[in-house]
Amino acid sequence: MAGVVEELVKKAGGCAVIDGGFATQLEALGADINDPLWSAACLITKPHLIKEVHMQYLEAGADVIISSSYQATIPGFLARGLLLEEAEGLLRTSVQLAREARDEFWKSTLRSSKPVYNRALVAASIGSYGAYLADGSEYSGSYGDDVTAEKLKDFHRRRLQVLASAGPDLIAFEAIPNKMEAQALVELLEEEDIQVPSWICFSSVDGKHLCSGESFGDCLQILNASEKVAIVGVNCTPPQFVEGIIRDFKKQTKKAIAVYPNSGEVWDGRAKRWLPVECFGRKSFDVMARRWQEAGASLVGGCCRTTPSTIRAVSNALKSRSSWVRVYY
Ligand code: MET
Ligand SMILES: [Zn+2]
Repeated sequence: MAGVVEELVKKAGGCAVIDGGFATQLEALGADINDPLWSAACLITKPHLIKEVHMQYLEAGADVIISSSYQATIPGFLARGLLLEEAEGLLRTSVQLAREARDEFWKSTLRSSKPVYNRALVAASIGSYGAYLADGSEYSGSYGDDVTAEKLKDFHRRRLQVLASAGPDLIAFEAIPNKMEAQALVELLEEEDIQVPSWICFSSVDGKHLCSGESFGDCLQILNASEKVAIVGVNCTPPQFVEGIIRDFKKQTKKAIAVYPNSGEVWDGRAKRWLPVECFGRKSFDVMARRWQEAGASLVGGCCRTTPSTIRAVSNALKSRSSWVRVYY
């Protein structure tokens, strides 16, 4: 594990807390994210809301906050009519907003008499090629025959360079749906000699494979071979699969494991609405978080449809067993 992560996990009592659904909370604060750029549209229109969401997750106990760049891409911004310099500037802004929130929050907690927080880390988010396409391939992993690893590297290259140079503590590749993209990212990290430690998290719809149907084991072998990858895991995956996935990963990697599942609700693309959780209530996220830690996760948080209250519950569940004071509201 990279030094900075190891230190944070230790300080957090064995399991650090990642924030929750970013786009979800942005929408809850009134942002319109029905946009090809999704939550990244707010980098143009409502940057103050982005900072507010980061603050809310920090207050809830997040030890790692993830920037608003998941669906922020240079071609996406250019298609919106922005210039290249403006597009790159917005990518840097996404990291800057998270750093500002972290620094301001940390300063304010230092002033309080009972320090109950860690100084959080900022992870620069990078979504998959499928997230940019916004055509459903984000959750199928099917990019078609004309997409090669080289094409994926070229798609990711400049954004990775710009985000890495903006001063994040980590790079977070999120919801990677297939093996070719995992391979492309590992090669790109080496080619560009990125010094910021990375995590690569996959998405899964069945708990046994990536969204593409490929095996976790084959992908983990690729990630295991790279020193640039500090953390591996899954995100935006139904929570009921996570414990099994951690146990499976544990057998196949020595890297730290991060899990930040969605709420278990399912997005109905045609009806454009979330279908309710079938087999468990949202309340149990904190109970599950303990089991995920016991199964071997070093970082636990939430993805789509989880909120600051989910993360507060997770933080209290994980930290109450160490010497932590609970965060009350
Ligand atoms: C589709 S997964 C989205 C991940 C992103 N960090 C978010 O929470 O909005
Ligand atoms: Zn998600």
